[in-house]
Amino acid sequence: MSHLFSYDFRYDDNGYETQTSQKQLEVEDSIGEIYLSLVDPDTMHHGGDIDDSKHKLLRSKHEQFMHTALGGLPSGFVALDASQPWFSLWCLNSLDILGCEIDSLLRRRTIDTLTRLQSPGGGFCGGNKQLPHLAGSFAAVLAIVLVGGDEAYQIIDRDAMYQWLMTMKRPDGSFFMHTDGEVDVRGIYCAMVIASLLNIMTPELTKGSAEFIARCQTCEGGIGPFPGVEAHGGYTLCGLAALEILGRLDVLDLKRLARWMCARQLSFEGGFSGRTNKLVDGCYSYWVGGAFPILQKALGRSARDDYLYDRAALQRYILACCQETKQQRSGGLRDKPGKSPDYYHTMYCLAGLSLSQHYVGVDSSKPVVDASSVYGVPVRMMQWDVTPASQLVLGLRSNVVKPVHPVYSVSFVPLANCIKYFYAFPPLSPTIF
Ligand SMILES: CC(C)=CCC/C(C)=C/CC/C(C)=C/COP(=O)(O)OP(=O)(O)O
Ligand SMILES: [Zn+2]
Repeated sequence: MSHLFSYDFRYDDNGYETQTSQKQLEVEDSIGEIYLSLVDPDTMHHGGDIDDSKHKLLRSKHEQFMHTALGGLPSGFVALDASQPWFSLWCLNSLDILGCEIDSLLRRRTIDTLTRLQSPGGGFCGGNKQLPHLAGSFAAVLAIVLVGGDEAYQIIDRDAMYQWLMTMKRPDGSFFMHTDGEVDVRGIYCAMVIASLLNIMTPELTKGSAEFIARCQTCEGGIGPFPGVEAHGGYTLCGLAALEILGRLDVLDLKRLARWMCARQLSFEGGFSGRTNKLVDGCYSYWVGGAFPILQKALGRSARDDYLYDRAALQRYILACCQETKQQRSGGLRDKPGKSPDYYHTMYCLAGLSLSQHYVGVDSSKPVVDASSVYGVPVRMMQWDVTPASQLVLGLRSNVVKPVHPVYSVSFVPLANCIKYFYAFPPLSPTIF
């Protein structure tokens, strides 16, 4: 597969130079240099075709990057002390997406760490002796899903988690991230992911949340953190994924959303930006890229129609611009050229790469559930599947990674195992609390 390299796709400031337009052109310069180096010289007479056949996912370097981190971080990483469940999720999920086994020592250490971080009143803390936090709890539950097995699942106190989530709930359908903390769409997403996985969804927990998310859709079409605030890729994934769990994608203006999401893919870079007039960043490969399969479902489109973005261009950006270069040799993936790789960007670049390689959609032959019933959640969750015929892998065939669920960002088998375990319990009856 080849792609015409052309400076015609560059940003046009229409003669009004600003700090923002300067930064945009600087980023394009650095990316243009990379893409130009990939042009097949024999095609220069007609502008130049990028030779996409040699892109290589540096698997063993990324694995090494994660394993080194898991072996212990130097003191310079002290800020991550408050993000321990996140660190577990970034590392475990990156390894899993790359197809690596999570060995027994790593399992043991993850279970011990997360056991210590569970608050007696429910929920997980980011670090020792901190307040339980919705984002930390989201990451902890997904890390437990990845580790898998009864011993890991059993550490979660479901009843306490439910009671704590109810104390975070606000009358308008939103959630505090922690006691007296900030309120935004992330809270609803984290709560819905946790509750759907642990089989603790009740009408009380979900009441008003879909309506709150609908109020966060802006005039541009994307979803912002709370009503009246600019749309952003991160919050758009949170809002869309939460609505998919709730079975309420109908509350959005889908045409406006589709237009805003399509505008996130930058024509020269190929990667996504998180909002209007902002720079490309590898992590939006998941935050925006992962929203496309959900949009696709909401619009009633199928694998025959493909996603509404250029999958090859995104993979080119991730493989050519988010991995090591001759100047900067190390494993891990990054935001953009010139930035250092980190654990967060490694996981979200890999999850985005996965979702662009595999067509992930809803299998209509699986039973359809009543969208208004919160108890239809596990069926709705597991209706998602991969259509092998629609796979698109740029570069070497060995670049293919495991498919991930667009709503949960982790692969399908650990999710299915977790659902099997937690849905063997009867659903919570709100009256027992
Ligand atoms: C589950 C959970 C906690 C989800 C979080 C989702 C979320 C909000 C992700 C976005 C993170 C991010 C890169 C923010 C940067 O904002 P910026 O203003 O620095 O970047 P920009 O210039 O790209 O807009
Ligand atoms: Zn980023």
